[in-house]
Amino acid sequence: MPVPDVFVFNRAIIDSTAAVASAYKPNLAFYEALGLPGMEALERTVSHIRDVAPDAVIIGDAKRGDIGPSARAYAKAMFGFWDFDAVTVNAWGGSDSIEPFLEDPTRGVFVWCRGSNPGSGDFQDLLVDGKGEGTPLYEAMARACADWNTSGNIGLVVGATVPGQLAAVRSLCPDMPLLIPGVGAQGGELESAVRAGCDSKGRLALINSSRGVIYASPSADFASAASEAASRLRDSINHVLEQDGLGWLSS
Ligand SMILES: O=c1ccn([C@@H]2O[C@H](COP(=O)(O)O)[C@@H](O)[C@H]2O)c(=O)[nH]1
Repeated sequence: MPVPDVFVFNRAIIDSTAAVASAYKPNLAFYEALGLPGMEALERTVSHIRDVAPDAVIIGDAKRGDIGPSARAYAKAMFGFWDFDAVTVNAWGGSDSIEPFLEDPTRGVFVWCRGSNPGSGDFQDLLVDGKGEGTPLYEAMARACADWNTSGNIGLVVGATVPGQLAAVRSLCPDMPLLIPGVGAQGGELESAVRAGCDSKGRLALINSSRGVIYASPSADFASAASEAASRLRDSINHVLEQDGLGWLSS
């Protein structure tokens, strides 16, 4: 897609989903890959979301992670420059590598905990404590994040494609928001993601579908198809919650 068309495409998607979407999660990789015009498209996209969907949470998906001074510059970019409400980070570098992101308690920080991709278990499922049965690394990450969460602004990214791990993280972190990618194009099952990922009240799970919504149709009707896909996703989530007596209408 020619770069100037990226914002035009995004604008149509945002306009058609604004009434349905609770959050937008631009992934910075796709904009950085376009160079400076990509940065401009992202800036206009964020600004358009603020205009037409002022209550939507904007999550800058960049999975930044580095030693302290570099992490501080990343945090400044993500919150000071881009003004995202929340970001994704990679906490492989430990507590000090995410500290700069946590300083403003009004901004959310989703730590990548257990991925949705096929190789995510290569390291994240390794047993790390060496005692008895061991603790999978992703569980150690979830426990550490619960300890670091003194300002209440940490959430975890856990894939919908791994409902067992998702349920384990939910039970370790009953009060933490979970960002759950992997339904739609990656084939994760929605019903199990809702049941495993929501808290006991049917809340605190942000279920993400990107390609499943924005590329719902390859044709000129792409915006209305996106609106329908987003509405279907919302209705399907609510249907599972209603079945379990946890829906908005039941509570
Ligand atoms: O484990 C992870 C972590 C991040 N993602 C990101 O979420 C979206 C998913 O896009 P779909 O098109 O719905 O598959 C994408 O930005 C990924 O980078 C993830 O999928 N899994």
